[in-house]
Amino acid sequence: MNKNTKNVREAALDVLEAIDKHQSYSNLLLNQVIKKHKITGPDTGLLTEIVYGTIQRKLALDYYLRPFIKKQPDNWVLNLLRLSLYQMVYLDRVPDRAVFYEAVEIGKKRGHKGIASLVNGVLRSIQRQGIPSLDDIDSPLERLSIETSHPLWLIQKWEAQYGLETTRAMCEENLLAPVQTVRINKMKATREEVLQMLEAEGFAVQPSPIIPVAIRILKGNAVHSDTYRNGYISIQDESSMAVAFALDISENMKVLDACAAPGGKTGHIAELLGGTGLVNALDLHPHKIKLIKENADRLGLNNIEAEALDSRDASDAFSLESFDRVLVDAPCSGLGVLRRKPDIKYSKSQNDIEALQNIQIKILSETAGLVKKGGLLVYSTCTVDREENDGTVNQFLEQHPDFEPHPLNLPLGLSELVESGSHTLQIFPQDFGGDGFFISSFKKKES
Ligand SMILES: C[S@@+](CC[C@H](N)C(=O)[O-])C[C@H]1O[C@@H](n2cnc3c(N)ncnc32)[C@H](O)[C@@H]1O
Repeated sequence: MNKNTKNVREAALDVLEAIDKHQSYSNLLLNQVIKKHKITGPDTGLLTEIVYGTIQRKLALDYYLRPFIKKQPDNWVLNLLRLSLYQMVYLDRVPDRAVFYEAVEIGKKRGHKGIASLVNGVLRSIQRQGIPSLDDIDSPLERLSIETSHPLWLIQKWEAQYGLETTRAMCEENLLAPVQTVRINKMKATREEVLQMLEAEGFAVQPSPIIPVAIRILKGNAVHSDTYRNGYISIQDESSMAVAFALDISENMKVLDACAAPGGKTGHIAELLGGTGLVNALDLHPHKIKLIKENADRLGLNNIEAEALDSRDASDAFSLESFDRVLVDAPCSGLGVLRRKPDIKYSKSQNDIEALQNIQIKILSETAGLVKKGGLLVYSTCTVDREENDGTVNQFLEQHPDFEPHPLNLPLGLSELVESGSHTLQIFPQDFGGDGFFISSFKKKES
């Protein structure tokens, strides 16, 4: 066994504990722990798999553990049991004896002999008796909740919004790891040229059938490539790439990106402008502006100006009707990206959704005044929640009779998903393996 394997399980426990304590995002914490413990090579993959898998499957793991735990243990012990059981149930390549050994060692090191023996006892009993059957759960929604580890309130909400079949497909897809996709920087090279560069660097790649500037990375992490470092590509999900197309950009336009950090869509807009015009990129958080600037520098884009500003006050900084296009890629619940940030499904509540909708409407209302007559306002989110999507859009249109729904301009690869002439599109993760995203478009009336 690799001498670092123990560190991997301990590091996994650290990440799970930190997520519970600080309510921080799993992807950020995981990167911090990988750096801190200098975890490299295949251990990075195992750590990522254990952390994400344990969070993804938390409700199922708790259901399986419940009959074997007499008294609620400390949180760290519960997390140790969860991550150990995750390996036993879902990771074929890890032998049970290795799982028992590591769990007992961690139990001793972090607690005492009694904890080690409790952990050992629970895991060995489950190995002997098998995990409890889900057939004992009568209600189909409760069963789906446990089976796919999504809180019941979310399952109930989605079932009411989209029906059981779509909800099931979405929940199952949310358990799978997404394929990495990259956007080519068309200012520097064609997709064919970038495919060749990545292949020459040893990546298994495929052109996206959905987005003309996208490439799917079937093996490897493109963030470690020279192609990335030299600004030929950006790491971006295909659904997210669709948003900039909806802006229907042409050269020399002035574009406001009202919620821009870390700058994924800002870069795409600047590329679609072909280096002409200007993108004003705003974000509420000053520390995130650095990310937009670094991104623009790496991509060699000079038509981006980034500044920290609350978009709800945008008209203090910009003249009314001064932008051809405005993008509001709004703060949202993120329920479309649960494959990447699985902890969100347990941390968000209905109250959060209501508060977010409030902010979304305020940002839209403020930035609407900055759109030129005949110009477009595009609203997007990475959620599948109807209140934040159609709900926000309908409220905005009711309150702003100077805007009208505008048919979405999208790449042909998405045409099957969007009703002809429609001004909104809801993308589900199960549609083509992209993130759950919502895109809508409005035009400011000429008079
Ligand atoms: C969905 S993310 C944007 C992602 C970005 N458009 C991209 O493609 O990389 C939403 C962003 O809105 C920012 N934000 C939240 N409230 C804001 C506000 N009132 N004004 C400006 N930005 C805000 C957040 O800091 C966050 O970076």
